[in-house]
Amino acid sequence: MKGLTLILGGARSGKSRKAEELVTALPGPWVYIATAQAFDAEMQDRIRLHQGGRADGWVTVEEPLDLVAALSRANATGRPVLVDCLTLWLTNIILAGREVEGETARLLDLLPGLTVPVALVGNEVGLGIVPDNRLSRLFRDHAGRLHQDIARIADKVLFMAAGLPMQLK
Ligand SMILES: Nc1nc2c(ncn2[C@@H]2O[C@H](COP(=O)(O)OP(=O)(O)OP(=O)(O)O)[C@@H](O)[C@H]2O)c(=O)[nH]1
Repeated sequence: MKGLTLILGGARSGKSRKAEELVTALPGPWVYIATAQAFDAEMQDRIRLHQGGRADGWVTVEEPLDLVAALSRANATGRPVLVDCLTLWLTNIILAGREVEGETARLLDLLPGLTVPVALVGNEVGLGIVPDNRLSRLFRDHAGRLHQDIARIADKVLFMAAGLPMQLK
């Protein structure tokens, strides 16, 4: 893996595992930027499982909001980076009342200048029926636009389904 890789897929499509596989194929240590926040016991369990299953050599950074700052700091270490995931970051931005366009523009400005290999994971949330509430529709549109914008500048884009990668770019 070199440059910027975007890995999309539905829930439990194997996207996180694929991203870890790509990053750990490079010499470690590696930086894992987690954007998830544990709001309930179920999420706490999920996170604990992820942490327990991660190989030695990962340095975990938990950053729900300031992804640009976390990526800049990780870039300065010279270590390959995995961001899991863009979708929760976007959710956190919206829930925090931050301006989505401004935050995503800052991310899109930063990405092309990064010098370390970066894998970004995102949930493909646009394949189901149209959500019946406005916030969910807005969220789906923001996520779709963000994925398009990142895909445009990415070196490689994968779509995961049933644990298998489809190479889109
Ligand atoms: N805060 C925090 N979150 C973590 C950590 N490790 C993993 N996560 C989060 O766990 C989430 C991914 O877990 P799952 O929900 O099991 O993955 P999924 O998207 O359903 O499934 P896959 O498509 O198989 O990846 C990501 O959003 C990560 O941010 C950690 O150490 N700290």
